[in-house]
Amino acid sequence: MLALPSTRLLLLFGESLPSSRLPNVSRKVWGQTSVRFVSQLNPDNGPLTLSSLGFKSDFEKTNKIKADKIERLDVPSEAPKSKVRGVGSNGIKTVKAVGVKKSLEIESAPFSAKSFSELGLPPLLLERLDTAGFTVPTDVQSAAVPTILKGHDVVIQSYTGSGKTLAYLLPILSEVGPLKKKSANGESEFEKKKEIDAVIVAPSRELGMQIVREVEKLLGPTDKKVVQQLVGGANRSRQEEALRKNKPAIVVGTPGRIAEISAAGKLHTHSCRFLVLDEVDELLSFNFREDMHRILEHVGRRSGADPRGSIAARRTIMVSATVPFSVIRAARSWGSDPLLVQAKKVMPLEAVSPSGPVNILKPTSGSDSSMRTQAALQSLPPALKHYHCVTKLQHKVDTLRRCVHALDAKCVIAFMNHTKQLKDAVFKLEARGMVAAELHGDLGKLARSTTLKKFKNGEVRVLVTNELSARGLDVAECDLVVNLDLPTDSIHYAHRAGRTGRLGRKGTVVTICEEPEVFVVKKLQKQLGIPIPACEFTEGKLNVIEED
Ligand SMILES: Nc1ncnc2c1ncn2[C@@H]1O[C@H](COP(=O)(O)OP(=O)(O)OP(=O)(O)O)[C@@H](O)[C@H]1O
Repeated sequence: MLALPSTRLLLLFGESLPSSRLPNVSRKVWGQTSVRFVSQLNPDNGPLTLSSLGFKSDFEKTNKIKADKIERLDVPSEAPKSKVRGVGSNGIKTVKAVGVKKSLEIESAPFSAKSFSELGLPPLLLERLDTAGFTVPTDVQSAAVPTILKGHDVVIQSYTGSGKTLAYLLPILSEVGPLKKKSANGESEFEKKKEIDAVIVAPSRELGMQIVREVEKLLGPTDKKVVQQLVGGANRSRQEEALRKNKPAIVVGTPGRIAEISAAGKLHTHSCRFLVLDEVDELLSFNFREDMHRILEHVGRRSGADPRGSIAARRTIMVSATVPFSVIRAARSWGSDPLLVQAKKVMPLEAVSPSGPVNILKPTSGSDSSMRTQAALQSLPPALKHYHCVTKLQHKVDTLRRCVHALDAKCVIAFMNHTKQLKDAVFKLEARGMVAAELHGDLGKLARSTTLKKFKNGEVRVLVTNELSARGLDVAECDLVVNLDLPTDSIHYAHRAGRTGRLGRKGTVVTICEEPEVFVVKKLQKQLGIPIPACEFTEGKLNVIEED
């Protein structure tokens, strides 16, 4: 536990400006900034630091190395395809043509700690991380892992593609399953038991399966059965049979299926030690209300609730790129003194007010919509480029095709709002010789996973989908996101946009809209604090239109 009362402390690691708002040049400066601790509410008390949490902070020591690294990573390995200045053929003043590189290099890696070994992880887990190719923790992992290992309930917020999944999986695998820390007598005492130790809830099957694969990657082939998927759409009796036979320590699933199996008495979670709610703001939505209620009541023992014999309280971990105040409020009631963990900042939830849930620099009026706007800030990767292109409704798909060619994009996700139009768009693209596929909830589980596999393999160039794919979907190669229909709000824009530019890679987001919809783009621009300039696709290039 903390030596100091957590509610009175605020810690800032390095620059407090949200990284997603920083242009390239500033990020370099940010990389070189020395560590800054700010005790906002009570300067007499020491700050909440990694060392106060019981871990050594090597941030200052590694600053030089880190700055060098960021410096190196910021240099593009290839010159931009073309740069044009002047007046376009139609009289519109164009300032720039943008090309996307074929191979996506990591342009601005969000790493801060030098190695995973600084985070207090067990040796076996460190080995597996190395084998899986994970060598340096991201900022949010550096902040979250020690905090969770110290026993805190947390809300983890950082931008899309910044590695939040490992940020919670690593502390879980440190304490649960075959990779966990050895006991005092040096024995690793993993034994199969009936009770589940960790429950991870995600709002979609695709995201659930993706998390399972991430856990399996670390467990390795021999221990794969330590994790069990409980996603909807899959055969329930087979899942129950696997639970009985394999006695997994970790289950990952969708709310409906977990609640169903739990209600049937086939999921033993009374002594569960970790409850993770991935995409927590989505899980709080009305659709999941009943299932989430069951899960929160039946998984482990809530800290602060009446003790049930000798059962230790569960740790509740809530995760999303967008954290509206409703999540903060819920987290306060579900956890005990939960902390808000961001890439370079750990602060008590008590210090978060409705007027500034995740961005202490920009207070808002506190209305519901402004809180949602606040939640969308800091959710976008810094390297993303955003544009909008005005066209007629009947030309949208053709504009998409020209956009893909202009940017030479290889792996494109196009978002639409209605299934019928989505199918039509796929048909039109295919008719024009572009390999496209549809992905939406009306498809069966097998069709969905086959399509996704083909998209990840590069067999499909354009995936036309709906909100189903907006959250969590991780396809590193995705270099372009296109909104063929407008997202409902800035939070939806942020999650859609976050399918590209994963882990510091380059990515472009183009919103194709009709003239009367431009005011919505302007609003998004304002709410997200990012420029979304107008562009057009002429002569095989993306040309930015200068505003008067
Ligand atoms: N330390 C690391 N080193 C290299 N790759 C990493 C590291 N941590 C995570 N990754 C990879 O980065 C990608 C993005 O991670 P992840 O899906 O966890 O992001 P996220 O923050 O949860 O995104 P979203 O908000 O969109 O769900 C994944 O492919 C993951 O395997």
